[in-house]
Amino acid sequence: MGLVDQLVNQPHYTLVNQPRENDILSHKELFDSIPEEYLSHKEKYENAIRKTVLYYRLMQKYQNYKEGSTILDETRANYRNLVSFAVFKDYPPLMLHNGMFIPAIAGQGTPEQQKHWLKRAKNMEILGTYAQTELGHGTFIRGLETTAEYDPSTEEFVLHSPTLTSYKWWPGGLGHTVNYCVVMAQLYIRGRHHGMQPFLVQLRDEATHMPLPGVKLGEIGAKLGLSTVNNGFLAFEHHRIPRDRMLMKNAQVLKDGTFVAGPSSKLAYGTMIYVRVIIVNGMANLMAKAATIAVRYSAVRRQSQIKPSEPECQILDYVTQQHKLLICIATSLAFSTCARWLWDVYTGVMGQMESGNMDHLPELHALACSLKVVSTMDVSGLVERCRLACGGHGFMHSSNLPYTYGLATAACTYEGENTVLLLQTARSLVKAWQKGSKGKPLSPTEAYLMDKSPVPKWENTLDGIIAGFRRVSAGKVQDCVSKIDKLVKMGTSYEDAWNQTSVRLVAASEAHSRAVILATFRSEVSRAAAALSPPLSRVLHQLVHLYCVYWALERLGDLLLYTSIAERDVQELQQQYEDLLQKIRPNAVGLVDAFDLRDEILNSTLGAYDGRVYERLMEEALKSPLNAEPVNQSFHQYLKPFMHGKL
Ligand SMILES: CC/C=C\C/C=C\C/C=C\CCCC(=O)SCCNC(=O)CCNC(=O)[C@H](O)C(C)(C)COP(=O)(O)OP(=O)(O)OC[C@H]1O[C@@H](n2cnc3c(N)ncnc32)[C@H](O)[C@@H]1OP(=O)(O)O
Ligand SMILES: Cc1cc2nc3c(=O)[nH]c(=O)nc-3n(C[C@H](O)[C@H](O)[C@H](O)COP(=O)(O)OP(=O)(O)OC[C@H]3O[C@@H](n4cnc5c(N)ncnc54)[C@H](O)[C@@H]3O)c2cc1C
Repeated sequence: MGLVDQLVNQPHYTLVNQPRENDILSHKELFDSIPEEYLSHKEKYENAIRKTVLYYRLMQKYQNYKEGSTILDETRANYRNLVSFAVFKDYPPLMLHNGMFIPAIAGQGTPEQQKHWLKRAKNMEILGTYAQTELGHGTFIRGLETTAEYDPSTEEFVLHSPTLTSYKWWPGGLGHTVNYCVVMAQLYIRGRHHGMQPFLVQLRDEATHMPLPGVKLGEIGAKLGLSTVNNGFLAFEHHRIPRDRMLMKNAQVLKDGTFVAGPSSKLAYGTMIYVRVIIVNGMANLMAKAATIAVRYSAVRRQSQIKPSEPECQILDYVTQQHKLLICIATSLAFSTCARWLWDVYTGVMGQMESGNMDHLPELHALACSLKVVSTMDVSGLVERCRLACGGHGFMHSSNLPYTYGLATAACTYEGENTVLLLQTARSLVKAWQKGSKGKPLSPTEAYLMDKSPVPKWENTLDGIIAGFRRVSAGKVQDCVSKIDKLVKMGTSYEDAWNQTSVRLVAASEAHSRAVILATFRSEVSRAAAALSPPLSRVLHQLVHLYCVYWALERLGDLLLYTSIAERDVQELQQQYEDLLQKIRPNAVGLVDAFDLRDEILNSTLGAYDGRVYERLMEEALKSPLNAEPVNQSFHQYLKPFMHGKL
């Protein structure tokens, strides 16, 4: 869905809070009578499953979400994720079924495997997840210990978990929900290792749901958030599966045990790239949700006076509040724009790879890593900022900001821990630098690294800021390369030199990501704005401007080091920023309304369209089970004897 749709006219929804007949959200049975935070761990899970079943049936009905629909359709996935916010405050137990199980089969399976398994998975006759991480290894997947040994005599793979640390640990839905999963395991044939490969494994009996013999399963326990995702553990005891259960689109094992390597061993990592790309859009959605809640609340909430003679003002009129929140609106738009752009890059590269051209895979990998990191890092920080901006009421679960923070911060770790992914992008940048220094051409998003022109005079314009960020990134990459070279010349191994430079490498990688995001946001909005009314186009440009100036001010130290920015420019930038806050303030509520998130999706006492914040807070408070009786039994059992000195 494009930026224009995001802002003015999403086809899936009527405008804010006008419920439709025959709308999935008109099904009241999808909603909780007791807020889920009051349920026990077990009740939360059981309730989530009850809603899941209903929810997916309704999705099939309203979206024709069945065989024939494509899971890799970004718009459809976006719609599903948004609607699911109304039903699940945390993510649903089948999140991984759609998010990774189906994409793994689609990306790793042969046409025959896809025909058979995708049909069953999309019809939800089987439910699955993606089991890669183990108790002992998440990041370093070459260190995974689960083995899949091929037995040519029976044409089977024998899956085995040799140690405690080899237990699969974390997969969503694995605990008690799914009956199949894609397992990433080390392939061995006649004692020879052939790398990590994907296997489609049945875990539970399709009729009784009992774990199959040789399969140990359970749930990993309570977590900071995502409490209904049912993350689980899994171990195999010499569990046999037929040969055709290895997903063999890339590498293959023939009946006689011959291993046929794929075009690149990294193709087995393909599902991770897909999810990293999708996450950027997911973060834009979470940001839109938190910004809507906090901005609407800030328009309702009145606290203190700006001038003693005046009534208490809307807290949104405090410039400090605008500073906290307007960047959140801009950030959601920046990431939805970049997500759309990244999706186009992704589908383009996938298309090229179908015809055997792998040239752009490294650039896609570097981009997916860096955008996943910056979107999750910024959004988790800004969601927390929205929560704090709502004062005490933001601390309530009923505001839905704590849950939203849990969803955002989890993404800093899953699908590749953020530091680790920044180091992947850094690896690409250092290689690009070395390549460019030898006069070789670079990929489009890294080509600016080789700009050897003298540092130009600083300009306080969008072009100037974007050029400045590129200078920062190039300068930091150059520093890293110099430090590594120096250490290596002194006799340090390349790997140790890399580790000793890694704080700088992470910073260089982040700077590069920021340069890409600023440039993409700016150019994509300019492109889209041509089709918009002048007032809408003006507001959008103000948001782009705000975003660029905000990040310039956040990264002043870097700009001072690597560009010609001077004190006077900084003062002017600060003034530009404050002027933009003032200009955008009157449109703040309109802008979050344009995210078009219905009340059910916001699921928040503070963010509802009608602004009845206090009434909703009281209504929700009264749902607390403690309010069901005027005197709790603990008074008689403990407090009374305690106060009378009898306890
Ligand atoms: C908001 C949410 C919305 C939607 C999401 C929906 C559902 C999902 C939600 C949550 C589920 C979360 C599920 C998970 O977490 S699944 C587990 C994910 N695990 C990871 O991401 C592990 C992270 N680790 C790695 O990716 C790798 O191990 C590594 C860090 C990249 C290192 O691998 P290694 O084999 O050791 O590689 P290197 O030696 O460092 O590099 C070798 C070479 O390969 C290149 N490379 C690495 N990865 C890829 C890739 N994916 N594709 C292409 N190329 C890759 C790397 O750049 C290097 O290249 P050189 O040319 O430099 O040699
Ligand atoms: C909510 C949630 C859901 C998840 N769902 C799934 C799922 O469905 N399926 C699945 O398979 N997995 C899943 N995971 C696992 C997830 O992918 C891993 O947790 C993640 O990849 C990080 O790995 P780790 O936990 O081993 O962290 P570690 O790698 O142990 O990281 C710990 C610290 O070590 C640092 N570190 C590690 N390696 C390096 C390095 N090379 N250089 C510098 N620093 C390093 C990290 O930066 C970090 O600070 C999930 C995790 C979470 C939190």
